[in-house]
Amino acid sequence: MAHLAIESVSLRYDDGPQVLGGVSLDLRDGEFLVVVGRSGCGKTSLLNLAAGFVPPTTGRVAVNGVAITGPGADRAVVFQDDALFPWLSTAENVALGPRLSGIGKAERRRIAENQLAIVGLEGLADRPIWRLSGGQRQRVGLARALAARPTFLLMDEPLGALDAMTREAMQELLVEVWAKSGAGVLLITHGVEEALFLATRIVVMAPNPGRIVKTLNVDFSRRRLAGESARSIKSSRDFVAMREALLDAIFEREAA
Ligand SMILES: Nc1ncnc2c1ncn2[C@@H]1O[C@H](COP(=O)(O)OP(=O)(O)OP(=O)(O)O)[C@@H](O)[C@H]1O
Repeated sequence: MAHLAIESVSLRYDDGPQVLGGVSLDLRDGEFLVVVGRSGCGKTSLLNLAAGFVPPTTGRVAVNGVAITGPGADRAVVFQDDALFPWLSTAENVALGPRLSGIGKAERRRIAENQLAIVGLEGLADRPIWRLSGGQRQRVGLARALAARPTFLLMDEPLGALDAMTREAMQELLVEVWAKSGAGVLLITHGVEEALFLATRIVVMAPNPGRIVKTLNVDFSRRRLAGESARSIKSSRDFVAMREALLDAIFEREAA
């Protein structure tokens, strides 16, 4: 079983204040871990550590027991800003990773078409990026991440820029893609409902310094995978109760 471990990590940028203090977090394949917390509590910094973009000041990040020294193909990253290349076609954007690993043109095309089908964009392989909607672009970003067959998928507010309806459709897609891929997902969101709908586990962070203050196990995505609609799940009594509990934890309100 693959295992990404953030071990007693603290982080300071240059001479600045301590951004993270003693954070430990495990992510295993097949898990959907969502990180929530008020602005500035260090969520993005935590994801950047897991991606290998920044080194911890103390502690370590390890994959299967081996400390990481930078980014790796085992950990694909999806950003809020889709970070696609406008001069490349949709298929060429998706197959960027395979291209960098020296895979030939015909095979790259096959990989791109497969991944585009998984995210519901079959038939758009040759479309220029600038002719795609925001939701479609985010799907291309996801297809590109999946094309590398990552063990871990790290996502920083991937749906943050989308309108409410597109966002909900994308949440449903994310649950499907996660279940099919078997990857371990680490996702950051400001959306409390989004966190509850997607996660198998939610960690709540608080600031000064950034740390984990609560962990919740959740399984609403199983209901989605069993065919229930997002609307029905999100309006159910147990979902609404969990939402209030999660908001209490984020804003450190006393539970009633
Ligand atoms: N590259 C950097 N250099 C210096 N300070 C940084 C850097 N990146 C983040 N910080 C600081 O670290 C703290 C945590 O930022 P971070 O972006 O990790 O929090 P966040 O919880 O993701 O915030 P938000 O929800 O607003 O995106 C903030 O005070 C921020 O100003």
